Formats: sequence, C-alpha cells, structure tokens
Amino acid sequence: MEDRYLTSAAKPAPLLHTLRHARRTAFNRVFAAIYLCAILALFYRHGLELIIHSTTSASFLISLALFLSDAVLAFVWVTRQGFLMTIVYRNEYPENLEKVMKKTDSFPALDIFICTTDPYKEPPMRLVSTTLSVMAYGYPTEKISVYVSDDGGSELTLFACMEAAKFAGYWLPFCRKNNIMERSPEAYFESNHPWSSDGKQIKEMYESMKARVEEVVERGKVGKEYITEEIERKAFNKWTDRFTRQDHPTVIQVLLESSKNRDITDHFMPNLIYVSREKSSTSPHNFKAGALNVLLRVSATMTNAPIILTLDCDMYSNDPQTPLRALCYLLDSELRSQLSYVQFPQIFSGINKDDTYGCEYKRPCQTNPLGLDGLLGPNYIGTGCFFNRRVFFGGPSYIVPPEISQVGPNHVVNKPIQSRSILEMAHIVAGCNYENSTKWGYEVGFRYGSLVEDFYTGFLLHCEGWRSIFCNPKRPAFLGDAPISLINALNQLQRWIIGAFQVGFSSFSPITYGISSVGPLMSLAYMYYSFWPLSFIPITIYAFLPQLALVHGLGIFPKISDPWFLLYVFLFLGAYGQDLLEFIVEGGTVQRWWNDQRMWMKRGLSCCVFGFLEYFLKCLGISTYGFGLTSKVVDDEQSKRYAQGIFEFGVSSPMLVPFTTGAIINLASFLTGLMQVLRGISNLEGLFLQMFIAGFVVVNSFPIYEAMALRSDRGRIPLKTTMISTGLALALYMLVSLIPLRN
Ligand SMILES: O=c1ccn([C@@H]2O[C@H](COP(=O)(O)OP(=O)(O)O[C@H]3O[C@H](CO)[C@@H](O)[C@H](O)[C@H]3O)[C@@H](O)[C@H]2O)c(=O)[nH]1
Ligand SMILES: [Mn+2]
Repeated sequence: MEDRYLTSAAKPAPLLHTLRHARRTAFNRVFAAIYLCAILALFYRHGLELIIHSTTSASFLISLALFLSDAVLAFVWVTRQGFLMTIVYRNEYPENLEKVMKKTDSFPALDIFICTTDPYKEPPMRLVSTTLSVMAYGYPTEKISVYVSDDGGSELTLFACMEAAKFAGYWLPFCRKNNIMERSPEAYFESNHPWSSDGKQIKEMYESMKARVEEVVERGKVGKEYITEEIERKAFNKWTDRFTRQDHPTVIQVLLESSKNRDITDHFMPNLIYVSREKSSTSPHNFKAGALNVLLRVSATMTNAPIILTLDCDMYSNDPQTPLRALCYLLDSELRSQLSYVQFPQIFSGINKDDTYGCEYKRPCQTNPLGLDGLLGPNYIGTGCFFNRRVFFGGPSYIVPPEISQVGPNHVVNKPIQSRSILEMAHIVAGCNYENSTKWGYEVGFRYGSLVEDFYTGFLLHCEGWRSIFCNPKRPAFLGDAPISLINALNQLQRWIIGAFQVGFSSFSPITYGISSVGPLMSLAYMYYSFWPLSFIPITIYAFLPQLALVHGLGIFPKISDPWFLLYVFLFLGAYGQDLLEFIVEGGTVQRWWNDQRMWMKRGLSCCVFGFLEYFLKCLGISTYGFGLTSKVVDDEQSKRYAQGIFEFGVSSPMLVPFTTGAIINLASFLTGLMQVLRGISNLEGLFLQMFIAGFVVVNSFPIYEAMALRSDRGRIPLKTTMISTGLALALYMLVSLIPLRN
C-alpha cells in the first residue's frame, strides 16, 4: 500500500468510518464499583466464617470450599470487566472509498486463505460454496487470489476445487449481472427466488456439479470418467499408493490464473490455487497455524497481496461489499501504521430459534469485541478477518525479516504464477521441514503452541503494539456452521479450553507478560479468555456441596433473617441481571439467554473439567492432544430434533456423566429438603438458599430428566450413562453420610 491512498490535506476527505461510545459504559462502571464493594463484603464474611465460626474440621472444609469457589467467581468477574468499561460502535462508509482513492485500479490486491482438513467432516460442497462466495466478491476480480489449504491431502477436495473453478466461469458473471447478495451458491439456491431463465439454467449446472462432487466423495475416489484434461490427470497422478494423509509430498495446483482465464463474458477471473502442504508423520505440522503459515509463504511467492483474509471452509461470504468495508480501516491513513487486522464477527446460519447449546457464542463473537474495540481492539477469532500482511513480520516499528526475502512482505512478484521458478519456490516453502530453525510460528507468522492459534496470535500481535478493529455491519459479512449436537459442542469447547490454558500458563501469560505489554484492561480481557474455564471449580462445588448438606439438613448459607442474606441476593441478582441486560441490549432474546446460562452450568461440569484434566495430563507427559475437528455433517433425524430445540445427547460419553450425576443429586436433595420443611423437621429459614440453588439447578436440568426417563429417540441419554450417573450419585450420598457433619 503506497502513499497514493493518503487523503489530501487541503480538502477535508470524505469520511471512511465513524466511532460512537456506548452510553451504557457509564452504567457499567458505576455498577462495577458497587458490585466490587459487595464482593469485598463477601470476602469479609468468608474470613469470619473461616477463622471464627468454623468449629469442626467438617465445617472448616465447607467454609474453605465456599471461599475457594467465590474466589474463582470473583476472579472471573473482575476479568470480565475488561469487556464492559469501553464499549464502542463503529460505522463504515465504503461508498466514499473511491472518492478517497480516486482511481478504482488502485485497490490493493487481496489474498484469501481458506482452510479445510477432512472431506468427510467438512463436506467439499461447503468448501466449494465458500470459495465461490469470495471469488465473486464485488471487488476488482483480477486483484483477488483464493488459496485453499487442504490439510487432509485429499484428491476429493482437489476435485471439488476443480469443479468450483469451472463453475466460477458462469457463477461470477451471473452474480454481477443480477447483482445478487448471496454469492454462496448453496445459500442462494436454498432460498426461494422467482427464477429467471438464466437462473434456472445455472441452478441446473450447480445441481449437476453438486451431484458429481457428492458422488466422488461417496465413492472415495475420483473416477476416470471425471478426468477430462491432461493437466487434471497429471494432478491426480500425485495420489500414488504411498500417498497418505499423514505422509505425502506437497501438491500445489493453480486452477485459475487471472491473467489467462476468462469467464463466459470474457471478464477476468480471480486466481484460484489449491495447496496441500507436505506432510510427514515425523515432523510436527502445527495444525491450522501451520497450514496458514504455509499459505502465507506460498501466497508470498505467487501474489504477495498486502491484504489477507483468513476463512474457515464453512464460513461463506454473505455480502459482496465486505472487502470494501475492511478497506475503510485498512486504508485509513491515520490508523494504517498501527492496524493489524479487521475482525468481523462469527455469525452462524444454522442455529435454531432458542439456540439450544448456546453456540451463538454471543459474548465472545459479538458483545465482548465491542468492549475491546474501545481499547486495543478485538481478539482474532480465526475466521472472517482481514490482515495487513506486514503484521506477521514484527511490530509496527520494527521488522523481523523472514529467512528468505521471497516470503517477506516487501517481495515483488514479477512473473506469472505458473512460471517454473515461482512454482518451484512455492513447493520449497510448503515443505514440512522448511520451518526448521526459522522464526516461523514464534516471531513470524501465525503462532504455535496453542490449540487456539487464533487467540494466541491475536494476543501476541497486540503485545507487539498492533491494534485491531471490530467491524460489525448490520448484514452479517460471513455466515458459518455451529455444532448442532451437545457432544460436538462440548468437544469443540474442550479444544478451545485446552488452547486457552496453553496460553494462560505459558511464559506469555496475560497475567504476567500481558499486563506489561497491553495494559491493565486489555490484559484483564485476555485473562478472562485464558482462565474462565476454571469456573468449573465453583460450578462443581455449588452443584454438589449445598445439596449434599441440604440432604443432611445442614444449613451452610446465611438465614433469611440474617443481614448477610441480602448480600447473597444482591450478588446473585446483580450478576445474572447484568448478564441478561448485556445479552438483550445486543439483540438477544430471553429464551436464548436462558439456554446460554443453562449451557454455562453444563460446560462447567463437562468440558471445563475434562479440558483442565487433559491439559494437566499433557503437562505431566501422560497424554497428548490433537485438533479434534468439529464435524459439519448431520443426519436428518438429528437436524429435525435440533430444529425443535430438543437436546441431542445420543452417544455414551464420560463427558455427560458429571452433569447427569449433578442433575440427579440436585433433584433428590431438593425433594428431600422440601419433605423436611413440610414435615417440620427443618425450617425453611435456614435452608432457603440451598433449596433455591437446588431448585434452580433442577429447573435448568429438565431436559436431562426428560432425556433420561421419558424419551425413546436416538438423542436420549444412553442407559449406560444414566446408570453410571445414578451409581455415582448414590455413592456420593453414602460417602457424605459417613462424615460427621454436625458437632
Ligand atoms: O490441522 C488442522 C486442523 C484444522 N484446520 C482448519 O481449521 C478450521 C477450524 O476448525 P474447526 O474444526 O471448524 O474448529 P472450530 O472450533 O469450529 O473453529 C474455531 O476455533 C479454531 C481454533 O481452535 C479457529 O481456528 C477457528 O477459526 C474458529 O472458528 C477448519 O477450517 C479446519 O479445516 C486446519 O486447517 N488444519
Ligand atoms: Mn468451525
């Protein structure tokens, strides 16, 4: 990007973007001060309980457990404030871009990276639609290069990309001519349109392409009848018998070259390049971060665009204007020297009405970034993000040069991408040993060392002194898939949790390194993401301890008549109330919020615990972990249940056991407590808070009881899980009976 994009100083330049501070920030600050006082009061009471009122070892242990729980909750609350103190909204005006830039041909080139890994978990037709949706961007076509990274090394994926390249010749002019907004053919043909004659024709072409790709995927092989050209045959010949997913040479296939290929209206096409990096079972490949670094280098040798968009195969473009919106920031002369990336929110298209599994992730994807945007900017969330290529090579004021200049940000490509020397170079930099003893993954490129490479990379970029921008247009810029079964949702989150701990406990921890590099509020936010899964400690304690005490008629919280009771009421209502408010203000519904807080409990008693255990077993060298890919395939019956908002438990997995056990204990304890109160053995006064907690959990657990006892479909809780959980609940109950709780 040269200086000709700079706006002239003489006349005020047309606005590219504006910023507005949210009014509720003031409220949030006042509320935080009040709530903090309440927390301090709570700890004063904990001190009294621990030091003065604990007379037996059992009561001391109970007080200690409650203290520990509240300490973690307080820590999480404090770190969450990082998102609430500086909320801002932005608007951008892409219509002014051309005025600012004067000539359309001065639009910068754009390299788009799309990652895919497994044709059976990530249907290639979804990849095709995503690819076509960005190839059809309303942006000078010859400036777009799309790089598909196939970590599965699959000929099926290559075949799908070839089909996409052919179809693009028809699809791109069709989109331009009819000025359609949904440039993902899958999304476009799914919605109902009055079809024109060319619409019908192209729909037929799409359906036949889809049939071919799906047939090939089903057969697991690209049949000879599909290979028509010599160049295609040569490409598929690379899949020899020795070619496996884990061990194979680099495959780079230029499927479209903008200077050569034209569409049916003789208009330029974008570049489309398939890349499957070399893999060897003896060299680490660093999952997605490794794949992205290969694309960074391969694209540098071929097109080296100053702007890069990273996408997952399931996030298609929903608005052809999106690159222009990103440019409103990336080309801004005041921001430019500091700006690392423009992050769009992840918005999911297939979520049911009430978002059963809380997979909208409204806070991390939509509301928290608004708060961060008033500081150094949102964290990177892996997809839907436009980067300035330069950020991968050092901070704003210093350059960390790569080992060879051909992969650096200043390299000028002056040969066609299919020329021999370029292709040779591209193969070299995609090799699995290329990174040995280089700075890739540590000081250069996407960072290694965490399963949430996106979070880690964004954090370190902020630490280097870069800022980022959150761009949240009304019409979602991208739409993606979210898991629609409980176990998939929990597994996905477990990977994120392990990744978060990897950052939190690394030498670059936000607690230590972060505070000195990004400032207090920003590092609070990063601390929140690194450590919130520790909430499993209070969630577990609050799910079992008050209930087991209740069964034995033992009160562990203040009585209703005790003034401390009001403090508990305020802390509970304050936290839940503010959370609800925040959710609703940003366009959520009460039902979705309810489901989200219900999932919070389930997560605390499943993937948070397992993620924590797995992280520590790995630290001790006992286990290893991989990047458990989220499946994007669902069967019809499952989708039907999801559409009705019915929980999908289905598989028997240890993941389901803790919260099922919890649900049983809470029900039993609530009923026992109720009986005791009704029979006059205990009085409600002293047990009210415990009854309330148990009752609240019971209400939240209705779907669990239903899935254990009443349902017969395939999504119910498997009998095995129910039996193990009941056994555990009984064992726990008996164990507690052995402890002398009262003096
Ligand atoms: O070895 C790998 C593993 C994954 N991927 C790709 O990474 C993307 C994300 O994988 P997915 O299973 O969909 O994970 P999600 O949990 O849905 O992804 C979220 O979390 C990831 C970090 O764990 C981020 O990279 C993603 O951008 C973010 O959407 C997909 O395109 C994969 O094809 C690779 O390229 N190579
Ligand atoms: Mn995904």
